[in-house]
Amino acid sequence: MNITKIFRFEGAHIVRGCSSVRCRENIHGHSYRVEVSLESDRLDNGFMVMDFSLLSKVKVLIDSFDHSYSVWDKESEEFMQMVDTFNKRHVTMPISPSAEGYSLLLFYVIDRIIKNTSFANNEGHVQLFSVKVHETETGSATCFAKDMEMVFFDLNDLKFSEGIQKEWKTPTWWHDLLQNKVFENEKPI
Ligand SMILES: Nc1nc2c(c(=O)[nH]1)N=C([C@H](O)[C@H](O)COP(=O)(O)OP(=O)(O)OP(=O)(O)O)CN2
Repeated sequence: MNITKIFRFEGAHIVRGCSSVRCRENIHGHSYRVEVSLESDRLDNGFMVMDFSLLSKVKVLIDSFDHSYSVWDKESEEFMQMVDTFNKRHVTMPISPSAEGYSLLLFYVIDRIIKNTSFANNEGHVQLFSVKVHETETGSATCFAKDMEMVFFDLNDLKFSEGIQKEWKTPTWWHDLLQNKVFENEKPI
C-alpha cells in the first residue's frame, strides 16, 4: 500500500542550460508542491503505513528550501559570491534545480531519512516509493528509486546556508543524518 504526504515551499532558481531562455538566464521563483509517497507491506498498530507525523524531518528538509535561493554548485564563483552576500537563505545543490533535479535530490535525502528512522509501532518494511515535484500547476517531475542511477552525489554535496541552519529547531538534525545516526521514535502508550 502507498501513502502520500504533500509539502510546499516557495523557492527561487535559475536553470542553466535548459531550452527556455527566460528560465536559463533569469532568477525566478515557483510555488513548489512536493508529493512524497511511501510504501509498505504491512499496516502498523494504527492501521497506517506509517503515521504522517513521523515525517517531521522531511518537513524540516523541505522547509529549508522555503524562501530560499537554490544555487547549482557549477555556477561561477562570482555568481555564488553574489548569492551568498545578498541572500541569507540559500541552498547549494550538486544538481541543477530543475523540477527533475529537485525530485532526484529530495528522493536521495528523504530515502536516507526514512532508512535512518526507527519505527516503534509495528510498522512493516516502510520505504520511499516516489518524490514528485510540481514546479507549476501544469509541470512536474517524479523520481523513483531506479532514477537514482542517472546521478551521482552524496549528502555532503548539499549545503544549507547559515541563515537556513539558524532557523532549524533541532540544529543537529542534518549533522546527525550525515553521521548516519538513527532518528528514534517513541513507542505509543
Ligand atoms: N522538464 C522541465 N522543463 C522545464 C522546467 C523544468 O524544471 N523541467 N522548468 C522550467 C522553468 O523553471 C519555468 O519557469 C517553468 O516553465 P513552464 O512550465 O513552461 O511554465 P509556464 O508558466 O510558462 O507554463 P505555461 O503552462 O505555458 O503557462 C521550464 N521548463
